[in-house]
Amino acid sequence: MFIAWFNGLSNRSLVITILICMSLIYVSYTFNSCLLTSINRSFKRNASRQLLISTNLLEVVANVTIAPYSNNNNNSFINTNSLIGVHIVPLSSTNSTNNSATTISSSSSSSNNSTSINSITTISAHVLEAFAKYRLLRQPGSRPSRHLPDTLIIGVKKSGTRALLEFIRLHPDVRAAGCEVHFFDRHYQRGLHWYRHHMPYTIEGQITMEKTPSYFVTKDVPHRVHKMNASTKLLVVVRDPVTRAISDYTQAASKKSDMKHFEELAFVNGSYAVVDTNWGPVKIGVYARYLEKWLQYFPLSQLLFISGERLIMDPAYEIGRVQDFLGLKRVVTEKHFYFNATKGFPCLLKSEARSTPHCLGKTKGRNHPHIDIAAIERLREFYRPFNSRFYQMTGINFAWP
Ligand SMILES: Nc1ncnc2c1ncn2[C@@H]1O[C@H](COP(=O)(O)OS(=O)(=O)O)[C@@H](OP(=O)(O)O)[C@H]1O
Repeated sequence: MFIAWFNGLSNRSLVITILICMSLIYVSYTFNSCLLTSINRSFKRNASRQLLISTNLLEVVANVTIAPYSNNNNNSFINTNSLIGVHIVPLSSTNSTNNSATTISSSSSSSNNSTSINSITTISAHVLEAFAKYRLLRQPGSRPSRHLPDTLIIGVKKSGTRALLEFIRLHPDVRAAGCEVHFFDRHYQRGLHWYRHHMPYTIEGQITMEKTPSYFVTKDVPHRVHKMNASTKLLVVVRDPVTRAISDYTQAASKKSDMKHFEELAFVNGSYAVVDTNWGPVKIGVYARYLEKWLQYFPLSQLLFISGERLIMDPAYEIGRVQDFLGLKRVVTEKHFYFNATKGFPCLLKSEARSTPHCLGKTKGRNHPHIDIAAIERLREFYRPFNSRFYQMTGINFAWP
């Protein structure tokens, strides 16, 4: 019986001991796992906080560029409090932070109300570019705005004015109105405010340009341009007046199917004896006559004459002269051009609008109709004295036949 009692007692103790042990194990496990979870959470929180700070920093730097580097405490730390309320303005659609270019290391000691970053933050080249752009745009006077032109391509019609404009606007410091505005000859009554509205946006240091070839031959234009700005620089492309007249005629004929022949229009009474100086394509070629009017308002030094022939043969040379005249660095060079044998004209490797090689449109470089050689000779004879006068006035011998 004693043995039986003893057996029963030891069994009970054993059970109790086991139960106590199990309880202890359970309590210890629970405690440890809580401890582990807590440590883990705390670790994670710290890590994500760190990450959050770096991300915010990048976003703010990328978008606002206030450059919140605070050296107030002679420590290199970033005070995120100073960023609260900053309006984030996106500068660019892509905010990629790849292509790391520069590393900003901000190690540091922290201080009150400031978050110290003990990490290395990497900023991309793109972000730095946005920085520079923003700073530029924020500089007083550097906000893009429209200005009246400083330079005009005033003519001459059908001499290569479009080519000149397209070539010179490759320069980053030149901005031009895309189409002919015709302010001084057709829309003058609308006022300068209207004119300025047709100009492109520019920033400080950029030249505003416009080309309307009819300005050269319109009576009131020299006076009006002078009234707007007596320092306006004037570019004049000129071409052998005979080929210019044929080009002018070709353009008109392309719009009118029943146009008379060139020879019928250029001469009076069907013979080549009398040149019809009232016919527009002939009249415009008497350059000396129109130049006289311009020189009543502007000194010769404010005009630059560009050879339409050389603009085709050697565009880089003529564009070099134009850049010098406008006080621009020679940025547009022969590297920008190639000769397109099919078109028979120089074309652009790339431009502001397109990054692939391209030529001027179909209306530039048209095939001219055959003109009787006797008519051409007679016109050459007619222009010769006027050309000589023009060479004298400009001091340039254009060597037209
Ligand atoms: N690179 C290049 N490509 C094409 N055409 C060129 C070029 N350079 C000068 N030219 C000559 O420009 C002539 C047209 O002159 P404009 O642009 O002044 O014409 S317009 O007055 O604006 O209508 C145009 O006249 P046509 O040949 O009669 O069409 C061309 O001879």
